[in-house]
Amino acid sequence: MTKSWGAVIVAAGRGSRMKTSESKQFLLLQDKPIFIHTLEVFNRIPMIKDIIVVTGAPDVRRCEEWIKQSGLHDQRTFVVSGGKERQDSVYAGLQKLETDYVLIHDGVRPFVQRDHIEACMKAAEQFGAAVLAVPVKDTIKQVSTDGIITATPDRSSLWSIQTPQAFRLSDVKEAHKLAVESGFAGTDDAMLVERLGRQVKIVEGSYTNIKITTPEDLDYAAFMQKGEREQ
Ligand SMILES: Nc1ccn([C@@H]2O[C@H](COP(=O)(O)OP(=O)(O)OP(=O)(O)O)[C@@H](O)[C@H]2O)c(=O)n1
Ligand SMILES: C[C@](O)(CO)[C@H](O)COP(=O)(O)O
Repeated sequence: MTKSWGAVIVAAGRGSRMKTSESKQFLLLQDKPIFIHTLEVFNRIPMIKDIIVVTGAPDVRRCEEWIKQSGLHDQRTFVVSGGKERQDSVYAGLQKLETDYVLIHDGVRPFVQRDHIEACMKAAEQFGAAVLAVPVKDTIKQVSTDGIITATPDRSSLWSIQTPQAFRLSDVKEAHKLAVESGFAGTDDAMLVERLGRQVKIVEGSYTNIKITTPEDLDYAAFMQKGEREQ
């Protein structure tokens, strides 16, 4: 039987590292807010039945308006309000879904590729959970608080983790509930599922799937967007 899929796109952050007055997910890239570019990629995948966009409570109306203007307004896209931390926003989005599986994605990763999302979906159906990632290219050091190197982990086993992250909905909801109950804060959703003792499969993605975080990422994003337009 075919499994049903939903997606949670989180776009409720403040973007403090971007240092702009507008929240970074709403900054324009080629006349469209960044989160709309992200949403467009997910919208091209018919297997995804429901898409939940999570944003700050004061931004719900304008997000709905942008979605309408972009022609993405259909029966499967809903906007809900998020929470203080990314984890709270994901949790809020998960409550709105009733599908078998879910993809969780950062609204500020607009360059994710459709084939990589689909590869994650396939791996999650096989392994229960899967995340997009790339092998680290730099040598990574562990450093003490006074700036002295304390260890050099073996690079061959290190991956830089991205989104989407795909899970059985029941597993990730259980993992988030447990995190809330135990006051655990993770930096991604896989961490919470790992705490349940479940295995999470790595799916190799692309270095271009950047999370737009700091001002230089915006220059790179504009460059990438121009390249896509000219293709
Ligand atoms: N309370 C929050 C915090 C973050 N996010 C979302 O999680 C994604 C990744 O987070 P990050 O890049 O850290 O975004 P911000 O928290 O906005 O950035 P900063 O840490 O620089 O303030 C973004 O799409 C962001 O909108 C969210 O939905 N709710
Ligand atoms: C989930 C994530 O995008 C995986 O790389 C990342 O951990 C989010 O981190 P941030 O603390 O919100 O920047």
